[in-house]
Amino acid sequence: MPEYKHYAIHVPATTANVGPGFDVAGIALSLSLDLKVSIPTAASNPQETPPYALPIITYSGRDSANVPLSPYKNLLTRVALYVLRCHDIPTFPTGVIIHATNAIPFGRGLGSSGAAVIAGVLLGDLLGGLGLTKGRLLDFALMVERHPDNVTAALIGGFVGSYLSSLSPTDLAASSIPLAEVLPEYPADAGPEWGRDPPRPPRGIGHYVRFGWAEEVRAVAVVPRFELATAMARGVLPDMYSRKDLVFNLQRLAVLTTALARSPPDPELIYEAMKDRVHQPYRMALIPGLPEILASLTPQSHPGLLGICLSGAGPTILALATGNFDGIAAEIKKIFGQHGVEVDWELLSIDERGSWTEELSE
Ligand SMILES: Nc1ncnc2c1ncn2[C@@H]1O[C@H](COP(=O)(O)OP(=O)(O)O)[C@@H](O)[C@H]1O
Ligand SMILES: N[C@@H](CCOP(=O)(O)O)C(=O)O
Repeated sequence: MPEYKHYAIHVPATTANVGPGFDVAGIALSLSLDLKVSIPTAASNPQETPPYALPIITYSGRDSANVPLSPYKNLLTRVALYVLRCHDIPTFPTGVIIHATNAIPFGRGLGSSGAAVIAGVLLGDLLGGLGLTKGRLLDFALMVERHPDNVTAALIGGFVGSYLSSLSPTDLAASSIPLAEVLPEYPADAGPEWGRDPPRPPRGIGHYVRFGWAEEVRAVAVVPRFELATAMARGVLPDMYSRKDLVFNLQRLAVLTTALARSPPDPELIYEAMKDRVHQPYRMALIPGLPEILASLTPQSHPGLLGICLSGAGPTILALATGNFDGIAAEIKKIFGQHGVEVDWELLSIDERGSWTEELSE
């Protein structure tokens, strides 16, 4: 009978963009994806001992019914295997047991895939005993999820701004390798030799800074009961923008990053600074009720409201507020209802801690 060492990996949900900060700004929120990982001790079940056993994966919590549980199909373990193979470790240690408890709704704009990617990178780091730095963990995450806003905020915690480096032509080519080569679709009978030599991430792909946050600011997340895949919501965006629209967003983002740190926060300033012309206008057609919601809730109509935007690629609406949370959520729910969209809502706080791994005593 193997003896195990037990670990936990905690990763928060995130809201990306925060209005004008498309692919730049993200906030870690108080909903999480938590893994319990049990690894047989080398003494009780050395890796060499046959038969080799693939990880066993189970899930509980939100949206977990249809997650693939094969380690070659599941996003967490595929990312972990990518990290292991980049360190010349061809496969998972034998006999690992992983239980995921998920509170982050899938495909709603609250960073479930970003959280899964970070959890997978931390899982690879744990299983390989790699001791990767935060910067290197981020490199691996960015090879999988190419926009930095969700994964950086999930890893670091708090309100974060990030950019991708101007890489050398060689590194740029390495970091632009199609996702299918980074995370291949493993055949059902994939052995340790299959896909052994994946493309390694260049170093220093992503850089970030944490902004301040006024502690009285909370997040009302109104979550429609339908999924919108981020890939689809990115597909409707144009390749080119006018200088006017670009300047509109840059001006607002510059103000927003400091305005959200000031206590007491200034609702007039923040409300205008959370407007966007880069992604929200193009996503209106995918989210019934979005134009009315963005236009009709203001700090005057709903005292306590600071600003309102699409959370990530949507369809969740994010309202930052210091009070009147029920009133704000009720109004958004009412407008969604007029468009036949059912919703749930949650009052969330900023998660300052980000992601971490701990050893459990039992
Ligand atoms: N904990 C998880 N485990 C496995 N796969 C996950 C997990 N979380 C998210 N995913 C995958 O990511 C998809 C959602 O990604 P995406 O469309 O980017 O939406 P989101 O806005 O929630 O990140 C899910 O449908 C699922 O395939
Ligand atoms: N900047 C991205 C953010 C996507 O966030 P998600 O939580 O919807 O995955 C975008 O707007 O496409």
